[in-house]
Amino acid sequence: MAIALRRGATPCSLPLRRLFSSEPIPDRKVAILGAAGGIGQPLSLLIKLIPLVSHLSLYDIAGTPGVAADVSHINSKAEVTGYQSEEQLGQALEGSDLVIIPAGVPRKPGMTRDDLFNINAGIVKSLCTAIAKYCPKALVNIISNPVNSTVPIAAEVFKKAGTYDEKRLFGVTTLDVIRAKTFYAAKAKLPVHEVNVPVVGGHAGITILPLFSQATPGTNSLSDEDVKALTKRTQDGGTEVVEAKAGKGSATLSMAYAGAVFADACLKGLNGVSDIVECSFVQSNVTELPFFASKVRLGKNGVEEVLGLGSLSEFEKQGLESLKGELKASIWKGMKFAHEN
Ligand SMILES: NC(=O)c1ccc[n+]([C@@H]2O[C@H](COP(=O)([O-])OP(=O)(O)OC[C@H]3O[C@@H](n4cnc5c(N)ncnc54)[C@H](O)[C@@H]3O)[C@@H](O)[C@H]2O)c1
Ligand SMILES: O=C(O)C[C@H](O)C(=O)O
Repeated sequence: MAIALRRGATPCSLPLRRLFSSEPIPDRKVAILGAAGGIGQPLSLLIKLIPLVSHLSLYDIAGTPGVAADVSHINSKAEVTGYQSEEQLGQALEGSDLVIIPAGVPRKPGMTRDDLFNINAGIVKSLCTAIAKYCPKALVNIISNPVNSTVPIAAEVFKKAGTYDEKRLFGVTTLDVIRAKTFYAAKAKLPVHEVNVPVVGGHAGITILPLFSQATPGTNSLSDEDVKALTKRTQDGGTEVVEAKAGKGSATLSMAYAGAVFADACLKGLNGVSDIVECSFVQSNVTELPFFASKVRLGKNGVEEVLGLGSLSEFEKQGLESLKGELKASIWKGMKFAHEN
């Protein structure tokens, strides 16, 4: 069984290509930490459907056995194992090629992502400490908010443990790209599956900077006001869902889809498929900030190349300057936490 995650990038395209190559498809273990949560459950389902995954390891502090039993009945390739207690975390992680972290509390109406810092910073720190011990070579995809701080926390934890490799650590910003594509396609009346929009910066409010001037296919049908409105809607997309859920959490289904798209891209890169490019929040020299989201070429070691910003409109140049202060503060807050705790 195959799931089409994106046009032109169906997971079944790789096995077909491999049919004509002498190289076998490698076994890949993917671990999901926070697997029984609002994101974790649909993400576990979608990752189970990716034919590149041979072992799906599900970990949560509560509710894992039910999710693991349920997902394991799906007749796709990946073997499923579930782990619940902290003593089993090592087993959950050992041998993982890719670890995805959606563990942590979500927002309620009126909260910012930074309001989650006090709880989620400690969760990410302890999970990354275990990753450094049990699967230091794994690619790590961080979903837990505030991503602008949790990724720097992870980097500092790995540095302290002596396992840091900047090529292997990713903040998942794919949902911003997915939203930008959806909103742009609707406004410009373009087929959504043909649309691409890079989103750079970070993953909170004005730090999310969609580059509609680089959207493909291009269009002449959008006014400056339209672009401003599309930018604002993309930046506020998470809040739109939080408010619609009215106290029952934040985006889970669209996030699970985004997480699966990004995980699939990481696995393809690991397997040596060429020209896999996604936006992600990574260690970066693109600006003066130590972490920044931009297009990244994925390869056998994770990040193969962090791509530059390309040419920006005046509006985007202003957006870039405006986001730097907040993004810098969030990055430093994460680093400071990791040093002091
Ligand atoms: N990066 C993004 O674009 C994006 C999008 C949506 C949500 N998020 C973030 O993802 C996180 C999770 O959201 P959700 O809606 O799934 O929340 P949720 O509360 O439904 O699920 C979180 C899960 O994490 C588990 N958990 C808590 N501490 C843990 C630990 N130490 N080890 C393992 N598991 C642990 C909980 O038991 C729970 O099952 C939130 O921080 C949210 O803000 C990020
Ligand atoms: O908005 C949130 O709190 C969750 C997530 O970051 C999102 O963008 O949907």
